[in-house]
Amino acid sequence: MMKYAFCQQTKRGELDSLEINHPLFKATILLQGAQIIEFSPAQHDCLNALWLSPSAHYKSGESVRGGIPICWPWFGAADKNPASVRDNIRHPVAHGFARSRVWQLKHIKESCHQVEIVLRLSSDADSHEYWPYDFELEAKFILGKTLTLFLITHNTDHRIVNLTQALHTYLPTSDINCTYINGANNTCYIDAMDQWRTKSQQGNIHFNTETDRLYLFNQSPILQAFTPHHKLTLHNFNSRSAVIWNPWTEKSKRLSQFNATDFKTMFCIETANVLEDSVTLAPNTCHQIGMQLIIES
Ligand SMILES: O=P(O)(O)OC[C@H]1O[C@@H](O)[C@H](O)[C@@H](O)[C@@H]1O
Repeated sequence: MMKYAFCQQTKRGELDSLEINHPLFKATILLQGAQIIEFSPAQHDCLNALWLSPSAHYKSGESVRGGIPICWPWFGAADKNPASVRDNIRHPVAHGFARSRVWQLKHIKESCHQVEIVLRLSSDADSHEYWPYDFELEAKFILGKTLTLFLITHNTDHRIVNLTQALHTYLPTSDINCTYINGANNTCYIDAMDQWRTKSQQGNIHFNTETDRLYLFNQSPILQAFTPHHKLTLHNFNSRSAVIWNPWTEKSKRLSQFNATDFKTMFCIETANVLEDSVTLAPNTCHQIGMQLIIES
């Protein structure tokens, strides 16, 4: 790797990582999965604005529990996807294969205001074992006072491609019981905890039981999470669906890289294209989903 003022390539366990030490923030991005696991703005005492499991392990081929895993080219369980997506999945791993593949560094641009990093994943014989299409995928991180991530899918196949996806953001809280999300009042959601029934959200989203919901919006929403110490604002781009998740007491016991009480200190807001918000891409076209995370005390 070339020499950069703020970025250096190192290792976390078995995984190659980029560590960025910038006057405005510290960050760590794993090349596996193009997964950012730490973003610590200097103006917020260098605390990680992303939740990262205390029992995370850094093993080849296993997505790390925390940060922002990229779920692509399908979200969740293959069989819960629209037929146009589901019918083309050859090997149904949860949340697709992109999160456990090693991405290539495409470029780094540094300035005193921000660092832009682009990682790339291309189709090959191995990806065709999961999914039959040719593609070029780019994850573009723009890091400064805030964290912005774009995921750009280029359809380089000769066929139309259908996909679902999510930027699966894990966020920290000091107390899940005193945490809520604003921005979904009066919207419909599918409740995966109640036989995938459609329901209507009234008021803020609170956490007091296992929560696994797919929200559908008329336009890309702005969602704000209020925790005892922070306000975390998520701007979403080209995404009219969002998944809200907390495993609560029982599921926590079964999750990998997760302690039984970790559910008290985390929750997920996932910027998504799921259900009827799935993506259809003609040959030689591209789609860009994105999110920006703003942290305030
Ligand atoms: O354990 P995984 O594969 O990372 O998935 C974690 C969770 O991810 C969420 O997006 C899903 O809605 C949950 O159902 C799932 O349990």
